[in-house]
Amino acid sequence: MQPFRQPSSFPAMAYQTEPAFRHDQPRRVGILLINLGTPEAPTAAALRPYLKQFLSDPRVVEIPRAIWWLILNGIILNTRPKKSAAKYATVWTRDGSPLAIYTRQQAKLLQGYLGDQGQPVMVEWAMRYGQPNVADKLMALKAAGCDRVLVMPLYPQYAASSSGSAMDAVADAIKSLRNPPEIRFIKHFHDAPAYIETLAQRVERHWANQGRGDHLLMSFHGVPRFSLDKGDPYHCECHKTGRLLAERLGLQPGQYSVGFQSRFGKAEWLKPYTSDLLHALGKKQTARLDVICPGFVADCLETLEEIAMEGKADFLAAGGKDYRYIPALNAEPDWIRALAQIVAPHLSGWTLTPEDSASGRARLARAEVLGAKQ
Ligand SMILES: C=CC1=C(C)c2cc3[nH]c(cc4nc(cc5[nH]c(cc1n2)c(C)c5CCC(=O)O)C(CCC(=O)O)=C4C)c(C)c3C=C
Ligand SMILES: [Fe+2]
Ligand SMILES: [Fe+2]
Repeated sequence: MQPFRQPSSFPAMAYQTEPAFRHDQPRRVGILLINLGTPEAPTAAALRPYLKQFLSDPRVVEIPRAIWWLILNGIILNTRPKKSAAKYATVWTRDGSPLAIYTRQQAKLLQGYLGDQGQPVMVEWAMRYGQPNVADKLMALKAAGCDRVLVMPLYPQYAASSSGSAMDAVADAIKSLRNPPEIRFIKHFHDAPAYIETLAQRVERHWANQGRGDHLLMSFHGVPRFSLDKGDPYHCECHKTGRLLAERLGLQPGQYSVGFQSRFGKAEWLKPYTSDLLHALGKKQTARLDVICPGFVADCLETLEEIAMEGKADFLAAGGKDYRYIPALNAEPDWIRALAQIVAPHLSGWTLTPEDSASGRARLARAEVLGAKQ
């Protein structure tokens, strides 16, 4: 008999031994929150492997591989790590990178909140690039008995380069599993009422504390312009978030703007660029400018350094007076409650039976004892 030959497209390391779902273990539902990733330290040595993995992702840089390999390894990885490390150093905390800190807290608090609501799910978090990685966390969920996993990329607006790539990481991880969990994805939540409401309340709280600004700038991470022409919904989703937030706050056109930040490389990116808007608003001598980054649910390099620090300097240099950055949703209780509301419909049909949790099993056992007595 001919031995079975794998088609050449099969991954070389496919089908290792993996933890089995055990019959004496409760079947559980897992939630995997995925954010972008961050270096291990604010140093050039730590930035290099992080940027290499990130910028080698064909979802992120869509240039023919051979050409890009030369540019990345010949130029970018020799210059950018040092410059980026200096920027990371300005936002780094004693506990590490803000993005990792907030993402970890969001997962922990969401698990606690859902548990209190009688939804005994296991919540884990992973990073698309760097650590903790998606494959390890999926395996951990499986080992804990999660035969159903809801994956939530922590980007409200879908972009192929962010959420699409997080989906790729999950697909790659389950490629090598013999018996993968059932998987669902939250593609986006750019118009989820709970998300819009939380953003609006943050702006209102900021206005209550510091007075209403003269203009609200909503700055989203940019992507190359060609991705819009090729069908990426990101641009439209950012504008929908912007419109819904403005409507909820009662802002008229002219009282707010939507811009795109963090341009990378020489190509045209989505416009208007946040840097141009800041310059124009500064030149108009806007007295009080409020700035929010609705596309980031956790503060990170792009909000804390590029917007809160660099953006402020640019606005003031152009003639603006008062620049007020409104922090991201981070790990505050209102956002955790909103996250629970956003995930809830996606858990539909995945019955969280009492067997799903230890306390549920105890309740069931008590009910059986009481039932037997009646
Ligand atoms: C909001 C979602 C994001 C999209 C879409 C996105 C697209 C995108 N990003 C780059 C290049 C870089 N981004 C970097 C940092 C960074 N990007 C996001 C989110 C999105 N990126 C976040 C949350 C962060 C911060 C990470 C942190 O550790 O705090 C960086 C690294 C920093 C630097 O060297 O400047 C790069 C590079 C591209 C090319 C792209 C779409 C094509
Ligand atoms: Fe980015
Ligand atoms: Fe940036």
